[in-house]
Amino acid sequence: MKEVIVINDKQFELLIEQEVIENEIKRVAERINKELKDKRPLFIAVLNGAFMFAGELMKQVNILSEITFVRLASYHGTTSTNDVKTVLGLNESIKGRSVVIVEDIVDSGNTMVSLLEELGKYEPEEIRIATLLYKPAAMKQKLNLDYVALEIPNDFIVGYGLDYNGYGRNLKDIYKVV
Ligand SMILES: O=P(O)(O)OC[C@H]1O[C@H](OP(=O)(O)OP(=O)(O)O)[C@H](O)[C@@H]1O
Ligand code: HPA
Repeated sequence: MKEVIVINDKQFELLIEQEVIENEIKRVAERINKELKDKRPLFIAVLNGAFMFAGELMKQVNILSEITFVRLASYHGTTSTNDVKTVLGLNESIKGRSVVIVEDIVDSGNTMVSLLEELGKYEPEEIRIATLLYKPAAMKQKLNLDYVALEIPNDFIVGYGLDYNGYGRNLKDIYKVV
């Protein structure tokens, strides 16, 4: 029987194990190492959800690069909304730079579209997207996702940085709602 965990009113079952997740992150990092070798990229990780992905990714990135963390808020409970807020905490200048957005998940794509719009205002040379998870069936936007570690079905998930009402971010595997 599959392991089931309970967070508040919901039950979750194992979807993807840590080993699989981290192999896919390694694969993404290897591509970044090749493709951005001489670009001195600035990774911009989006808190809170991306903290675990960003940590693992950066252990595997071996090119000269920087990382910074920003915050936005847009998602409550288990449904996506369009109410994306502004980018907080970006102190670095990104003008003329190669930027890689580091996200835990692209679900409807609404957050990513707002983020691209916001960051685009500061005239970076290029913006690439690295996301741990992508739900193709939930996508409402046209987006070019440069680096996707894992494609997942359209289920609500927790773990590896992702939460249900604030809980579950610390789980080392990814779980889906039952
Ligand atoms: O593609 P979308 O439907 O827009 O959903 C994706 C966004 O939702 C989550 O953020 P959330 O606002 O939950 O913040 P968190 O990272 O602090 O959990 C996630 O980290 C993405 O930023
Ligand atoms: O499936 C999800 N789980 C947790 N947070 C999320 N933010 C967007 N989609 C999700």
